Amino acid sequence: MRIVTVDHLTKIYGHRFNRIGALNDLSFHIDAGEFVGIMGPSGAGKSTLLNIIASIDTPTTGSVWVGGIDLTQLNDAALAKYRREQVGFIFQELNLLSDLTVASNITLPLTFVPPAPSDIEARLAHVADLLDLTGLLARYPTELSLGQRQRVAAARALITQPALILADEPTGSLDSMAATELLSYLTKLNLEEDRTIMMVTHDAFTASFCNRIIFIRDGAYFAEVTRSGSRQAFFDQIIDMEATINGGGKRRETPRVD
Ligand SMILES: Nc1ncnc2c1ncn2[C@@H]1O[C@H](COP(=O)(O)OP(=O)(O)OP(=O)(O)O)[C@@H](O)[C@H]1O
Repeated sequence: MRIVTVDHLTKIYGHRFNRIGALNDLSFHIDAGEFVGIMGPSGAGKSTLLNIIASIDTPTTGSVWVGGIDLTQLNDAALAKYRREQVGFIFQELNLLSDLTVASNITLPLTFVPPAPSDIEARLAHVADLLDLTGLLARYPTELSLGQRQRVAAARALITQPALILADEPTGSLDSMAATELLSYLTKLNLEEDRTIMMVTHDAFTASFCNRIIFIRDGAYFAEVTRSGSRQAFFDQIIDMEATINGGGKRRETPRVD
């Protein structure tokens, strides 16, 4: 089942004499259950794309369908409902509220969904268990490590049981151990909870946890690679494609992913 369709998407910022083309006739789709990475050089349009799918930004032309809904046709109220119920966001800016406990931070999105679901406690227990946060629920964000805070942000993104999770550089500020841990949890969400994940990343190691990578350059579709064997082999494919997209030659040596 198709969950995201990006159809001839174009985004131009600025005015007549200062036009910046961020997306240029970009089309692709994502099926339910995929874990897709979006990669490309700096300025390629990755964040613009994610922001449009998140409905934080709007395209100049083209359309985005999520779960059978054309976002470009929704009014403000419908878009707000879409953001609350259909998508979960894991962005680098965590936006955890320091005055609330971990438990309250995680369940906060449910207070915006009237009527509040009757199974809040069960949902909380489930996502806390999934992300290994059960022992931390009574703490406050300042009492956690960055990796733990990032997992709280992931739990908050999941509590509304969204069909689609959007992640923008979710491991960007983490050290490699915490990054690997978070990526393992995202993989678990994808495989065991059947969540569709779309993740923007610069980092080939992070991307190697996905099952498909779409590369964009200058706002347009460039190529994609799909995982078929080991994560190491997929990582090698990603590094090769990065070399190609950056116009360079082949890599000289293969770093290990583990
Ligand atoms: N609000 C804006 N106003 C004008 N130009 C913008 C705006 N947002 C992004 N751009 C431009 O659009 C292009 C795409 O930006 P975007 O942030 O989507 O790229 P990116 O691939 O996410 O880059 P990076 O990897 O460096 O984060 C860039 O040239 C950028 O300068």
